[in-house]
Amino acid sequence: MAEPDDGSTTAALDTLAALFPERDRTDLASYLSSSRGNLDRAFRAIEARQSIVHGSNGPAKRKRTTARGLDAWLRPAAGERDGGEMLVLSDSDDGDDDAREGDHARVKPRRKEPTKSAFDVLRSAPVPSASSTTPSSTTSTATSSAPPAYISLPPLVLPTPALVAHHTNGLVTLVEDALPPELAARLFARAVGDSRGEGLGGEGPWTKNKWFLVDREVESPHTSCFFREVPEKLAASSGYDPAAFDESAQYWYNGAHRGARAFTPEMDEARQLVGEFVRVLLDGRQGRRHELEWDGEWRPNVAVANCYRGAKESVGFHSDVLQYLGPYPTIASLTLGVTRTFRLRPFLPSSPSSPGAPPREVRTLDIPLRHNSLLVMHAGCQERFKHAVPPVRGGMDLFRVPRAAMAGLSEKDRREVEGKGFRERINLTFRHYRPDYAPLSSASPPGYTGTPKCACGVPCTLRPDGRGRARAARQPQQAAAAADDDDMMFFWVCNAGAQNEGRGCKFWRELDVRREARGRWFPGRGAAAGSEPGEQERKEDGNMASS
Ligand SMILES: O=C(O)CCC(=O)C(=O)O
Ligand SMILES: [Fe+2]
Repeated sequence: MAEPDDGSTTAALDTLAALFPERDRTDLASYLSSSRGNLDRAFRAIEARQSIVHGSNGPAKRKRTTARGLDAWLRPAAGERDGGEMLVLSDSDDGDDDAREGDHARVKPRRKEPTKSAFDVLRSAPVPSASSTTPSSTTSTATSSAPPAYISLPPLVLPTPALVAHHTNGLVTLVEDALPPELAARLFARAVGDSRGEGLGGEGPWTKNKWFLVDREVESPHTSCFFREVPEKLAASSGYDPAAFDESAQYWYNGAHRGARAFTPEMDEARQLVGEFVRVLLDGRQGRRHELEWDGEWRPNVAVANCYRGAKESVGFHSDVLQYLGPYPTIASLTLGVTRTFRLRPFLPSSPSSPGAPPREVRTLDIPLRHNSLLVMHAGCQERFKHAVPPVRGGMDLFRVPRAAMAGLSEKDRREVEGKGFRERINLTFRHYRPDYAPLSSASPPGYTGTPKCACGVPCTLRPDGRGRARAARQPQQAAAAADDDDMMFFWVCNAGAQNEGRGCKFWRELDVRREARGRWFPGRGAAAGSEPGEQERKEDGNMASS
C-alpha cells in the first residue's frame, strides 16, 4: 500500500536507487513500503532478494503535539515541555532511522541484527578516487591509498523541531507556526507583490544575484532583495553609525552594489517578534556562546529576502557571508508560502581528525520548511555547515493561504489571496549587522580598523576555515578538529574576483580581533548594548594572548 510521502520516503527511495541503480523505482518503492519505510530493512530485503511479504503492522506514525508559535515559546503554557513534536511509533518493533537515535520519548528499542545494513555497506565501500562526488560513497581527499577523510552517510529528513535540534546538535532551532497567522499571510501576499515589482513603494522586482566563479559569470536561480532598518532610525544604543551602516547595506552581496530597501511595515512587525524570540533563545544559550560571537543585544537590523517561484528555482550550497555579521552569527530564517526543503551539509573535512582515527561521518540533513516556520541558525552553523534550497523533483504542491488566516486580512488583501494557489516560497533571513564589523566611516570610533581592503582596493570578505585546512597546515597533529571546537580560524580574503571577471588578488589575512579593535576591543562598545565586560570577555582575553 502506498504511504503518504512527507519527504522522507523520497529521500529513502533516492538512497535505495543509488544503491541499486539496476532496479526499477516502483520495485524499490514496494520494498520500502513493505518494510514500513525502514530503509535499513528494505536494503537487506533487496540485497537478499527476498520476496515482499506484507506485514500486519501499520506504518510508523508521526504524531503532532500542539502547534507552537514564537509566542508559545516565549510564554509556554504551564507543564508544557519544549521540543514541539514527538515521534510515536506504531506497534512495530522497528524504529525508523530518524527515531532510532536520541532521546525522543516513546520510541521502542530497536532489535539488534547481525546482518549488514545499508550503512555498513556504505561504510565498507571501496574508496573512490579523490575526484569522486558520488553521493553516499566513502571519499578521500588525498590519494586513494590514504585513509578517507570522511564517510558520506545517506541523507536524513528531519520533519520535526525535536529531530532538527537533535541531529544538528542544537545548532539549528525550528519553530512552526511562528507568527500570528494573519501577519504571516499578509507578509506573504505583500512580499510576493513586492518580488514582482508590484509593491506600494513603486520599486522594481527583486533580482537575481550575479557573480563570477573563476572567470565565468553565474547567476543564482532565484530572485532576492535586501531590506534594512532606515539608517537614521538606528537606535543610538546599537553602536552603529548610520553612514557605515548604509554602506554595508549597499554591498551586501559578494561585493556587488545592489542597493537596499527599507523594511516594509509588515516586515517590521515580523522582525520585532523574531528579534524578541531570538533574544530569549540566546539568553538560554549562555553556557554555549562562542568567544568571537556578538555578546550585545541581537537586533535584526537587516534581512535578505528570497523568492523561489516554482519548483525549479533554488539556491546552491553556500554559507552566509560573514563580512558584516562577524564570526559565529545567529541568523533567523522565516519561510512563507510553498513548503521547500532546506538542506544542510557539514563542511567536508580536509583530513581525518587525527592519525589513526576513524574517518568522520558526514550526513546531509533535509529540513522541510513549511509556511510560517522559523529556522534559527545558531552560532557555529555557518562555520560547520553549508546550506541550500534544492530544486523540487517531481510535483510540488501549490500554497493556499490557510483559512484561519483569512479572517484577520483586510478586504483588499483577502481578494489578493482568496482561492489562489501560489507557486512562491518567500524567505526572509533576519540578520544582525555588527557595529564592530562595519565599514570605516568618518564617524567610526578612534582606533577601529573597519573592513580591510585587498590589493585590488575592494573590501575583503570574511571566511571561516570550515574545512580546517589552515589549522591543519599550522598544527598538523590536530588537522580538521577545528570544526569541533571553538578554535576556528577566520580569514579576510580578496572578494574582488566575484565582481571583476574573476580577477582578484591573493590577499589573505587571519582575523585578529584585538589588533583590528573588534569584539572586546571595539572602542564603540560603550554605545552598543551589552557592553559590560564579563566572564566571556575575560576568557576571550586569555585566548587571544598569542594573537
Ligand atoms: O531560502 C532559504 O531558506 C535560504 C536562503 C539563504 O540561504 C540566504 O539568504 O542566504
Ligand atoms: Fe544562506
